[in-house]
Order: sequence, then C-alpha cells, then structure tokens
Amino acid sequence: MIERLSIIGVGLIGGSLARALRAVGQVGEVVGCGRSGPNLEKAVELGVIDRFTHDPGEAVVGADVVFLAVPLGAMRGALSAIKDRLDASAVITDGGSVKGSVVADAVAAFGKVPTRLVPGHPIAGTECSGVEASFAELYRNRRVILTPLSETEPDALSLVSRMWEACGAEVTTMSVGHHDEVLAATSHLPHMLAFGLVDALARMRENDEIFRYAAGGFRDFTRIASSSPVMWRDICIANREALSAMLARFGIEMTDLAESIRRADGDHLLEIFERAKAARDRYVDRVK
Ligand SMILES: NC(=O)C1=CN([C@@H]2O[C@H](COP(=O)(O)OP(=O)(O)OC[C@H]3O[C@@H](n4cnc5c(N)ncnc54)[C@H](O)[C@@H]3O)[C@@H](O)[C@H]2O)C=CC1
Ligand SMILES: O=C(O)C(=O)Cc1ccc(O)cc1
Repeated sequence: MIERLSIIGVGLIGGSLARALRAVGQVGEVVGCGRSGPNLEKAVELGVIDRFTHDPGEAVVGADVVFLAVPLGAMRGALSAIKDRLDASAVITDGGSVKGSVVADAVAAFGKVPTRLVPGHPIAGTECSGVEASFAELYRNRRVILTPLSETEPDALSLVSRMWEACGAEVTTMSVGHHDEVLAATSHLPHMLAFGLVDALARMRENDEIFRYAAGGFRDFTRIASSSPVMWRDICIANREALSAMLARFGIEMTDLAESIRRADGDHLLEIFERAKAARDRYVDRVK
C-alpha cells in the first residue's frame, strides 16, 4: 500500500508504526530520520527502518507518506525542513499528542494549511521512549483520532485511515479543538497528577524513604510519571489553554474533597467515591 514511508523521529510511536505496517506487508521501504545516530543504527539493526539520514529534507524525497513522530516542540522545525523536498502527491501525517499546535506549526512552515496534511493521534503508548521500546502490536484494537481540516484532500484522509486500520487500529475523526479538549481531560490531566504527586512526595523526603512504604495502588497510579519529561513539557505548552482549564476544574474538586475530609463529612465523601466508582466500573466494562 505504501511504497516509501518516511518517519521523522524513530522512537516509540514512529518505530511502532513501521513495525506494524511491516508485519502486515503494507509498506515497501522505510526511511528514518532523527538526531541520535545510535538510536537510528539500532532501528536498522532491529529491522524497523531500511536506512536513515539526519536531514529531514533528504528523508522525504520520493516518499508517498511522511509520518512526523518527534516531540511537539520539534514539529515546526521538521515541517519547515521537509516543505521544499516533498513530492507533490506526498501525504504528511503525524502522531503528536496535541493537534492545534501541529496545525499552527504547519501553517507557519507552509504559509497555509497544506492540503495533503492529515493531523493524527494514536491513543496508544507507554511510558517508555526510543525505538527499542517500539512494538508492532501497539496500535492493535486501539483508537487513532484523525483531525482533518476543511482543506484536507479526501484521498489523503482515506490513505491515512487505511494505514492505521492496517495496524489494527480503530480510526475516528473529530475537530482539532474538540480533540485537544478531550485529551486535556483524559490524558494530559492524569499525567500532570502523576508527575505532581511523585514530585511532591519525592521533595517531602529527600531519602526516598516514603516510597518504600508505597502499595500497588501507588505503582499503578504513578506508572505514567516515568514518561519522557521533554515530551510532556512540550504537550503541556502546546495544549496550555485546555490543560490549564482542566487543572483549574480539578483544583476545585480537590478543594471540595479536602474540605469534606476536614469536616469529617462522610456522606459527601461517600457520594463522591460512589459516583467515581460507578463511572470507572462503567468505563472498564466498556473497554474490556
Ligand atoms: N509516548 C507515547 O505514549 C505517545 C506519544 N505520542 C506523541 O508521539 C510523538 C513521539 O513520541 P515518542 O515516540 O513517544 O517519543 P520518542 O522519544 O520515543 O521518539 C521521538 C524521536 O524523535 C527524535 N527527535 C527529537 N527531536 C527531533 C528533531 N528535531 N528531528 C528529528 N528527530 C527528533 C528523538 O531522537 C526520538 O528518537 C510525540 O509528539 C508525542 O506527543 C502520541 C501518542 C502516545
Ligand atoms: O502510557 C500510557 O498509558 C499513556 O497514556 C500513553 C500516551 C501518552 C501520550 C498520548 O498522547 C497518548 C498515550
């Protein structure tokens, strides 16, 4: 289906796409591009990519699909670097966790919305980074959100949808703004809670003594605090408006909890916990 796929940023997300497409025989040549020589050499050794270059412009020559999988702060530079080297029919897509910033970066780089840009976001990942953490099954039975614009050419959208479906993913489309609001609530806020909790506890006791007495719940809740700091710095800045609003709403919830605890208001606490338990049980049932 794809003759030459160019992956800018061969880490967890880019590497897993290449592996998944290779596993189902839907890609010919895979060209990788990145900054780290050892990571790219590893990618060749693992059979994830066929060859690599450090020059994004060179990487996209002759590619029918270009997949951008760099941290959000590097998107604008990557788009500017590939702009003049793309084939006219090349489709550009990405895996960035925020979509408004990627569209703004594309407009800044191209001077207008590129009609063959299909912004995308696989709702799948782990707390690990780099090509060695990538695996072919990452996207199987997971959702991928595409946020096409009014300018997006239908055949480009259809190609990117089919690419993700070939990886076993379920593709949904929504607007850029809606995507960024929903993900601020379901992904970006929980990551802030995990980072904030672990940092607060770590600063309370210099010697890490406190972590020795943590139970399974702490480990489950904080797994995502092991995620890439650079990636999450960029996500926060890219989605600052929606994430700030979510953090403010969550702050009100925490204040309410703290007040109920101080007042020993068991009825109110029970009301909150029962409502939360019912909502989570419903969610877990739905995704089983
Ligand atoms: N990690 C996750 O669970 C998920 C991440 N994403 C998004 O996917 C993108 C990539 O994330 P990961 O694959 O997890 O990160 P990663 O750290 O595993 O891979 C990123 C790669 O990009 C390279 N890179 C960084 N700056 C670059 C530049 N200026 N030019 C070329 N290469 C550059 C890095 O060397 C690295 O190999 C991010 O935009 C992130 O928001 C989306 C869904 C899930
Ligand atoms: O590790 C996890 O559970 C994640 O939530 C991974 C993740 C990180 C960023 C995204 O934009 C989407 C998924």
